[in-house]
Amino acid sequence: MSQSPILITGGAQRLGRHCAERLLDDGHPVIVTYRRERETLSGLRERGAVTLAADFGSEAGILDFIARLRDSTSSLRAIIHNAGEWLSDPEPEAAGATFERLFRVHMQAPYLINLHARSLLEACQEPQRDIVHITDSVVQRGASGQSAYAATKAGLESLTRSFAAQFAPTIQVNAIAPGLVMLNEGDDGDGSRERRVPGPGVIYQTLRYLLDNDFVSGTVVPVDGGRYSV
Ligand SMILES: NC(=O)C1=CN([C@@H]2O[C@H](COP(=O)(O)OP(=O)(O)OC[C@H]3O[C@@H](n4cnc5c(N)ncnc54)[C@H](OP(=O)(O)O)[C@@H]3O)[C@@H](O)[C@H]2O)C=CC1
Ligand SMILES: Nc1nc2c(c(=O)[nH]1)N=C([C@H](O)[C@@H](O)CO)CN2
Repeated sequence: MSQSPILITGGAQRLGRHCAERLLDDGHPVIVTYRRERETLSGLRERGAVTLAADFGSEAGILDFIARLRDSTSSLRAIIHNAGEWLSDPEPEAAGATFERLFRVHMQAPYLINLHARSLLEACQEPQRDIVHITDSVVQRGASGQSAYAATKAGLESLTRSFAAQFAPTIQVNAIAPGLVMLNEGDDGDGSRERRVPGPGVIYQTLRYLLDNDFVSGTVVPVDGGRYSV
């Protein structure tokens, strides 16, 4: 039986790319989305990954991607909503545009893709189908200066629970809530020495656990070293 592909949004770099490479290592067909062409995509294509351009900055962009996704596959084993932006709250004059931008990528895109691609997951002939939302451990405590980011990630966390109930029992829906796992260029974390920044492997370990367990749905798994979840 041929395997259905796993879709990862924002798979051209960092966490998404790491998970895409690891899923290919584990023998899964993979579809990744990207906004701009780059060298890493060539490497993924050489390994057989399908790459689809997608800009979730507008409803039209999301729906355009969904149409091309449905043209590219007749089923899906899983959808990993990894795409996201880490934006600080700007000056009030620009705050509306920032909030809308984060709402689109963190909430509207997962919402519309899940609803429109449900039939692709249902068409999967494998015993398990999964949706995984990548949220953020910051949801538990809020984020001074990144309130729009935290609020839209909280919305994605809520969508996890709603879709888990709505899609049961044929599709499992869970979230992974990372703490700081990969630094950005020029970002030294909070400067404290004891704060370990583990890299993307801890996220793939958690994704692997969810994909391999057919009795887990509606959960949010914090991956933050216990920093904010205990
Ligand atoms: N890094 C960390 O320590 C943490 C990460 N997370 C979450 O984990 C996920 C991955 O993190 P990380 O790898 O650092 O993320 P990145 O900042 O590298 O962004 C991931 C991808 O999201 C895509 N993306 C962003 N906005 C849009 C959009 N409007 N439409 C389509 N694609 C978009 C980008 O695609 P492209 O590059 O092609 O433009 C990018 O490659 C994110 O959701 C993030 O919020 C949560 C907590 C901590
Ligand atoms: N889309 C992104 N989301 C987040 C990032 C990132 O780099 N891209 N980084 C974090 C870190 O936890 C933050 O502390 C700064 O690196 C949160 N979300």
